[in-house]
Amino acid sequence: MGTVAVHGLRKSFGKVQALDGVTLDVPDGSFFVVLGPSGAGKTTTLRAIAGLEKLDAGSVHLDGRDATGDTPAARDLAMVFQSYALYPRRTAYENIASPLRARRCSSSEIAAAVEQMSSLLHIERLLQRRPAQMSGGEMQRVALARALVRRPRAFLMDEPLTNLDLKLRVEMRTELTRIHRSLGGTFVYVTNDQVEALSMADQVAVLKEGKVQQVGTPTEVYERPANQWVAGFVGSPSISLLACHAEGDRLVGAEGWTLPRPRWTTAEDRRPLLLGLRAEDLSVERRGDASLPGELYGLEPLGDRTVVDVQVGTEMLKVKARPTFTATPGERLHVTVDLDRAHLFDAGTGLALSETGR
Ligand SMILES: Nc1ncnc2c1ncn2[C@@H]1O[C@H](COP(=O)(O)OP(=O)(O)OP(=O)(O)O)[C@@H](O)[C@H]1O
Repeated sequence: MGTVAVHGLRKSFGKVQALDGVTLDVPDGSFFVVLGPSGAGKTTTLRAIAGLEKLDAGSVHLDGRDATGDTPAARDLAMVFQSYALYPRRTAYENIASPLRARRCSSSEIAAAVEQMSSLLHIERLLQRRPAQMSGGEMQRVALARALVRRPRAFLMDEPLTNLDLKLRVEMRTELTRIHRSLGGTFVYVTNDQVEALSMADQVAVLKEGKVQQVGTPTEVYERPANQWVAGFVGSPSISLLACHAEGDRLVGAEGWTLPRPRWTTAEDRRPLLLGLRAEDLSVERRGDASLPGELYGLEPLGDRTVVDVQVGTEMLKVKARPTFTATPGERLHVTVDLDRAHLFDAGTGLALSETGR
């Protein structure tokens, strides 16, 4: 078993409210990612689960049992940090073996466990090296092996891939998903990288200023963001947001454009709204019934695609186009909108409008 549940966590540091009522339910065996910008309270949440933070309020339940007052050791959780925290004078083998030695496991048990983990993480050839003789990526693998060898109740990981270069990070994302699948433990993984979150998680909790904004599968969080902030934080390039309101069967933009009103929206006429459009749901190359007039502001060629910045009045739209797309700044363009994939938010509260009938 390895369920982790936190309820109503509150923690302030002086005037900073780091956690403002955080409630999360991590199912047994899941890869649960806590995603948020710097300062959102991710590390504090993880430290609270681990028993390293004295809370102002709230509770931590492990496997259904109240563990709020338990010492970190009694919780049986393993933590992996972005700094590898390996013993510098010990070999990789000794580093990985250290939690088992502390438990007084026999030498043959230790040898078998280290062999299994080093084969899982492809680090067999590193076992006799000390940290100074390894690259950052290799040290991170050893640190992971040391956490995984213990078979704790759950693994808590605090941005473990941050210090790796981009290529290694992408490789380790796939590795971690594979390791999770083959070991089957509960992973609580903290990151500010939305691509990491969307690519690895079973469930994502999006955190902002100590408050949970949304919990859901990566698809739910991306396709049905609970509010304007989540829509803007998840997805690259960022979702474009245009001020508008509904009027009969049209959506009318503050910048004068109109579009057919999406079938699925129940918004009453004249209520101030924001229309959220993702770059991949817009096109400057197809002409359709629903389109917005604008002019080219700039192009960002990204190799496999070009992001086209189109100015609509004073607002900016980001549109994904073929890598060969070209146009000159100031050129008039029509942006075709896939309204079935658009999002509407209340401009006052930022909350997504209900989408009955979508
Ligand atoms: N020991 C501390 N003393 C004072 N303030 C703290 C302390 N720990 C955290 N904070 C503050 O609490 C807030 C949440 O911090 P936390 O480290 O949990 O955020 P985070 O989401 O993990 O950010 P990052 O991605 O930058 O690590 C921040 O404003 C931070 O400055």
